[in-house]
Amino acid sequence: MTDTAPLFDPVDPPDAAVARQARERQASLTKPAGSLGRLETLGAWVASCQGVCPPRPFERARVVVFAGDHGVARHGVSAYPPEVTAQMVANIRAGGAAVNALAAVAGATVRVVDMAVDADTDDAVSDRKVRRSSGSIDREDALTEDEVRAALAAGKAIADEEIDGGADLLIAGDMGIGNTTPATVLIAAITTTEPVAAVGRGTGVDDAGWMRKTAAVRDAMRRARPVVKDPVALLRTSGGADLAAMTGFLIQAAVRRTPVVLDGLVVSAAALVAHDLSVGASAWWVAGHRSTEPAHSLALAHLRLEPLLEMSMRLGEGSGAVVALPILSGAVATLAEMATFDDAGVSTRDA
Ligand SMILES: Cc1cc2ncn([C@H]3O[C@H](COP(=O)(O)O)[C@@H](O)[C@H]3O)c2cc1C
Ligand SMILES: O=C(O)c1cccnc1
Repeated sequence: MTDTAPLFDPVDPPDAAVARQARERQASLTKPAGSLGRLETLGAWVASCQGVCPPRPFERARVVVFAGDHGVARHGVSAYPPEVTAQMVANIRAGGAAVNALAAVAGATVRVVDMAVDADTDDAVSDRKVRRSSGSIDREDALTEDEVRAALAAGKAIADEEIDGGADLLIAGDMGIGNTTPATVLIAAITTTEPVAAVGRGTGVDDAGWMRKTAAVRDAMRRARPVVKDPVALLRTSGGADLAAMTGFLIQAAVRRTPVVLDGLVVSAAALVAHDLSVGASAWWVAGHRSTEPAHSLALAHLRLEPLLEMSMRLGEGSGAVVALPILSGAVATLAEMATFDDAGVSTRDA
């Protein structure tokens, strides 16, 4: 096994006593018991993450889009050419992507971190530059072990920066042409699933593209199988700098007691690896939505997470998580702001 002990501190669970307090408070609010359904569980979860009941409204929900280039994208596994990654990074920075429009509605702000280049803006930290493009995982390793460690550390540092900057809810997003291929490999390898049952259409590959992609996933899984129990080695053979950075980001959010809304296939692949690397981290995550990608459902089942939404989305960028964010804000608002039966002078139920 690769030694990862020094990289991340241990994760504590959300505060169970506060969760209990939240459930008691739910029972005192002016509504039939249990009538807000999952909003009640979600509100209690946020309170237990914040360690306070009533919970506070989110003041700085932050989306960090991790961008990276994937060598396998040169081999016909995507419907779009690899240069779209850098073009979309510029588009997200300019505010023109789906995630920008959706984040504005949800009251979140968006940062994009390109793992492949020295960023030209406020993320211009040269140690974030891990690698221009990952290796083509069907025939070579995605990264070296040092690059995996550098990317994990970069994701960790980005989570720290965001939380130190006041972020009280984090969302990871992805941008990288070809990235549904490594994401599918990671999930299928960890859940021991046949490629045909895991591979989806990504950006919309045609039947011939799906067959090329499935063959690439099969070949990559053959290379991944011997290291499936070793998360760092698995990111080396089958990941990418963006996926490894997301993994570090998701773990560090949990270490820093900050709730996370997971997005679709790509972020959930990183979450599966993070789950193997850090005991208890998944208690700090909620699943925003179920993407149409079959491997996403495999990942959610493995993590035992029930998504908040099914909108037939298959975009990435953090978009599905951002669409789910107002549900979480609603869970907080009802728990924090509703009157109690006593305060409002409303009669409680008959015995
Ligand atoms: C214009 C455009 C915007 C996107 N935003 C997210 N993705 C998503 O699609 C890509 C993954 O699918 P595949 O593995 O099939 O390439 C990633 O870039 C992902 O972020 C996009 C893709 C495109 C083309
Ligand atoms: O579910 C996702 O994250 C996804 C699906 C298709 C393309 N990119 C991302």
